[in-house]
Formats: sequence, C-alpha cells, structure tokens
Amino acid sequence: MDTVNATTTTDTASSPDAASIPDATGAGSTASTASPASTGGTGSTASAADVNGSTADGAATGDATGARSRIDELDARIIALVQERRAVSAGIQRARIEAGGRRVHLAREMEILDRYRGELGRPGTQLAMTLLALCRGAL
Ligand SMILES: O=C(O)C(=O)C[C@]1(C(=O)O)C=C[C@@H](O)C=C1
Repeated sequence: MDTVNATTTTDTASSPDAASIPDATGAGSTASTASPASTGGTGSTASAADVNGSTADGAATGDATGARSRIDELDARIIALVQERRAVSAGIQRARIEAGGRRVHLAREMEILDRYRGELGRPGTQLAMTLLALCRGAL
C-alpha cells in the first residue's frame, strides 16, 4: 500500500511504476487528463488494488486479471489500427510516387509529430516517429 509514494522523485524512464507513469508525458507537461481515477473512460474499473495486484516476481493476482484483459483488448485494437493506418498510408505513398513525387512528405510528417506531441507530450513524438517508420519504412 505504501509502495505508491507521492514524494517519489526518481525520474527513470526505464522503469515506470504507478507513481511515475502520469508524469511520463514530458518535462513540465500539464496533461490534465491523467488522473488515475478518470482514465477508465470506457467503463474500466481499474482500482489501486488492481494496479498494485502483483507479487514481487511480477505475477498478477486476481484483482489485476480483469484490467489486464482490458489492456490486451486495447492492444489488439491499437495493433489493428496501426495495420489499417499502414495500408492507408501505403496507398497515399503509391499514388504520390506514380505521379512522379517522393515517398516521403516531410511537411506532413511534421504535422503528425506535432499532433502526437501535443496530445501525449514528448514521448508522443517518439511514438509518431515509430508509427511513421512502420508506415513508410526507415528514412
Ligand atoms: O500523408 C501522406 O502524404 C503520406 O504519405 C502518409 C504518411 C503517413 O504515414 O502519415 C507517410 C509518409 C509521408 O512521409 C507522410 C505521411
């Protein structure tokens, strides 16, 4: 119960825990939607007991099982959306190349990076770069 300590100041990006995850949107981010109690917008009932429901070796206890099933469902949808995005992107790229243009449209990519950063903070930029690499290949 005391493992979630609001005074935790360690800023290690490599080992996010329940206390550090809301701050992961970047330095000075004012992301106001990160309240743990409000993140289950589609009916999720994840509670402190859920997110802390693991043993020292990382095995889930009963309380976390439902929330993890929900995460698995969300991940499956995210993956499907990435695949759909890649197919749409491929169509745009193909048309541009057939019209004599280039595969990459840098100005458009800047818009996408800005959007992800605006919504998700600095890690959003990394996510957008990964998405673009998946959709148009490495630069
Ligand atoms: O929007 C475009 O023009 C695209 O080609 C799509 C897309 C993307 O996946 O978002 C892919 C490559 C471009 O460099 C920019 C954006």
